[in-house]
Amino acid sequence: MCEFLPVKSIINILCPVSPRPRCCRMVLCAVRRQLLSSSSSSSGGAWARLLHRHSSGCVHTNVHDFNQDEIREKLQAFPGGSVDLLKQESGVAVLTVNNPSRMNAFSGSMMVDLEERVSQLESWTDGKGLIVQGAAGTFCSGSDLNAVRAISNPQDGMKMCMFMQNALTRLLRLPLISVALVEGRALGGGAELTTACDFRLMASDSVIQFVHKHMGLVPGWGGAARLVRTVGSQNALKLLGGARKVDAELGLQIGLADAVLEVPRAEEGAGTQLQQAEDWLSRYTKGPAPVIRAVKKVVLSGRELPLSEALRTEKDVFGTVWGGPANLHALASKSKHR
Ligand SMILES: CCC(=O)SCCNC(=O)CCNC(=O)[C@H](O)C(C)(C)COP(=O)(O)OP(=O)(O)OC[C@H]1O[C@@H](n2cnc3c(N)ncnc32)[C@H](O)[C@@H]1OP(=O)(O)O
Repeated sequence: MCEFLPVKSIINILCPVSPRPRCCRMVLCAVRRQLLSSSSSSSGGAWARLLHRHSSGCVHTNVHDFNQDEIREKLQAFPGGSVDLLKQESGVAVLTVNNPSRMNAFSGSMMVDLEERVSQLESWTDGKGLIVQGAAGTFCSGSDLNAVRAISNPQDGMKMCMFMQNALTRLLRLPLISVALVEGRALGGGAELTTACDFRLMASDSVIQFVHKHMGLVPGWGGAARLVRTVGSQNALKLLGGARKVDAELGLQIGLADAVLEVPRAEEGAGTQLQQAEDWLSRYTKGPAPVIRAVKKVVLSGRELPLSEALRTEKDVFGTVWGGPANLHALASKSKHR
């Protein structure tokens, strides 16, 4: 129970009345102390527990009737395309959604591929950054409508939804600074995928559109929850309620896009959009991997955890870099920050 609920919520469940009787307050104080000490004494504290949840399948592991292996097997029955991973010496990996004949729509086997690639990235200890892109100049047109039609019964739809929520939650929680490189269209689940990255870079002619309403749906891959955190509830309501097309200009205006990429013009020597994305990301991934990964961890815990847990995690992560090679080197070189 304590692994999934903040201590405050547990206390409220144990005694919901307010003001609490004195005898109740004393017992609850003891419970609170016990919960807090058990959560901070485990190896690595809150971050370790957060990671443990990831590696064990994260958000839906305890849901009745959710069996990862069973849903993996079902999804494999809808093949086509692939999700490819290129880990580079620079510490920046490129993840490519690759199904160009269907505008990079996610087949069932690609969902399984995605989860496997995320597992590979979780164990890539030298990694610092990640670029998520679509093949052949377009991002992703969401789930493969052929597969959707075939698994339109509610039970299988829910399982697919939980499988993708897990995969995308783990993607966002990677200790890598991630960027979605949006070229062409990011529709439906493709739009949701962009929100599972820390940043979004949009090509000047690209569009992100949560088309779910037109499909009689709402996002189910965690895209609505992440969208609200990125652009606020007012903007999220407009984008979802109106299935509104977000071009690069609107994207910048509402904070969905972090930068707009130039259309590459060979004669002017502008790099490809992937090159531009790598250049953009390099300002955040320059430096030693342990420090970059620590930056992502403290920001992630600040974003996801209640303040008291986030502060504890920050302390734990601080302990991993304090007195480390990069810290000692900086101290020895008497660096100035002019
Ligand atoms: C999680 C919830 C979801 O994601 S629900 C899925 C939401 N996505 C959609 O509804 C996208 C539907 N597709 C479209 O609107 C258009 O195909 C878009 C992407 C705008 C591209 O248009 P256009 O440039 O004219 O190309 P096109 O329609 O000829 O498409 C090329 C081929 O790709 C296919 N395609 C496209 N999207 C999907 C998809 N999501 N699932 C399966 N197939 C898809 C098209 O059917 C077309 O195939 P074909 O050449 O006719 O065999």
